[in-house]
Amino acid sequence: MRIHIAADHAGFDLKTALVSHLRESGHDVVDHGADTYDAEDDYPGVCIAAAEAVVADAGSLGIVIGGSGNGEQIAANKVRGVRAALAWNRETATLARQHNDANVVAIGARQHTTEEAIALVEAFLGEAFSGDERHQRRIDQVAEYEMR
Ligand SMILES: O=C(CO)[C@H](O)[C@H](O)COP(=O)(O)O
Repeated sequence: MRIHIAADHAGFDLKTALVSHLRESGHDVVDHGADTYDAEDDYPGVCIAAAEAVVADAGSLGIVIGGSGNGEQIAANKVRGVRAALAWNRETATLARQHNDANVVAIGARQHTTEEAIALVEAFLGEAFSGDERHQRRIDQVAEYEMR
């Protein structure tokens, strides 16, 4: 699977660990930055770049990482076609796929150990959208609003 990933300084080390881990697992990972650690950098640009890449690349998924993941999720969700979910435990990671068909997961690197965060990402990537009519109906309602 192709995965578009981005992080600011707060998520930089986790991004580095995830890129290695996901590539070793056979995924095609595209790193949208930050390219170097800069304690003063800003998350919107890299998160929006990763989110735009997900929309342009059918079947791909995205990962945006910051200290809390909140701003990263907010930035990604500004991109039309993105459904970004903040995953903070295994259930929110899997429900993001099952119920919301989320195509981007946001992770708060300061909220988890590296191992916990990797497990959240794996839970997200390993789950599929249920396809249940009620969930699709709700997703369509959000999409309809987004297009107005
Ligand atoms: O999580 C984030 C946004 O939601 C950022 O990573 C966080 O706000 C960065 O904080 P600081 O500049 O104090 O290191």
